[in-house]
Amino acid sequence: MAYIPPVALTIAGSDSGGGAGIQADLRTFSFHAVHGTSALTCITAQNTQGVSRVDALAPEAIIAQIEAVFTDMGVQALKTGMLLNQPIIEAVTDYLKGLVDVDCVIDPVMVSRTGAQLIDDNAIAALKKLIPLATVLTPNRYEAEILSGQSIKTLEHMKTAAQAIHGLGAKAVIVKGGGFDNELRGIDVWYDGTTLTKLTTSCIDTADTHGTGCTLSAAITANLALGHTPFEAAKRAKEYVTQALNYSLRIGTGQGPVGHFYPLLT
Ligand SMILES: Nc1ncnc2c1ncn2[C@@H]1O[C@H](COP(=O)(O)OP(=O)(O)O)[C@@H](O)[C@H]1O
Ligand SMILES: Cc1ncc(COP(=O)(O)OP(=O)(O)O)c(N)n1
Repeated sequence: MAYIPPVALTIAGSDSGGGAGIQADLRTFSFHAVHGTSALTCITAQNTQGVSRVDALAPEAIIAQIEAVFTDMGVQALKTGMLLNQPIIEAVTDYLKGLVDVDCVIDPVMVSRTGAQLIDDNAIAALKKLIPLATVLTPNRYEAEILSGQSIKTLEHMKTAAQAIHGLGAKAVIVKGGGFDNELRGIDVWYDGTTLTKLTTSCIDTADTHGTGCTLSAAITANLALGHTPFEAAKRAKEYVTQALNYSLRIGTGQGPVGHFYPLLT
């Protein structure tokens, strides 16, 4: 019997170490039984310790990949990850503006947990023009500081930052708390213009957190493709990343990746 699966697209970079980027996104889509498609933006030489080199693809090559997917398949939801530079961000923004009925999760990837800068300095202004297309925008603590122009040290700061960033035009914003080293680690703040609330799961005591941000945004995308509302998709994604962190993988000498297929890891 022919099965028609939901389809999701990730527009993101490659992580040679397999923990973040397009590799994490496609594993997350697969876990949710969503067919994963991809448009590669750049190639990072990366492992659990950091990023040693980045090579960008030409904007035309990226748009060709997106177009190949959209002209042939019905895509219910997409996410953007590492977009790297201004020409890539502008080309992707122009393409996404023309889409109808596709939920867009924008992960404004700028800095990795290992401290690697993942976007050119002059690309941040361009990224702000992509934000109004977001069904859900998922900045981490440091990205939220850049986008809101305020320092974030407390839960109250996370809330005011989420409200300020919502003003940039996203339908909903999640300020993620994984970058804290206190009880806020693992608490996220959701704001959609009406509801301001915490997304709380248990805090997992592990250093192997590589790829959590990519995994969360990909899981939101998969759940949107499955037909859930943005808030329900965010809650389910938060549960998923927490389980994957619970079974994170001790690989490499730095921060290992999360266990995307945790039910198999017993
Ligand atoms: N130690 C942890 N325990 C529970 N949840 C965590 C932990 N670290 C990160 N998370 C969750 O992982 C997701 C990604 O957040 P974060 O790590 O801040 O993003 P990024 O990888 O983009 O820096 C968020 O839902 C966050 O709450
Ligand atoms: C290719 C690539 N894309 C995105 C990231 C950032 O990943 P993230 O999930 O935010 O996790 P950390 O890198 O902070 O662990 C990346 N590193 N590489």
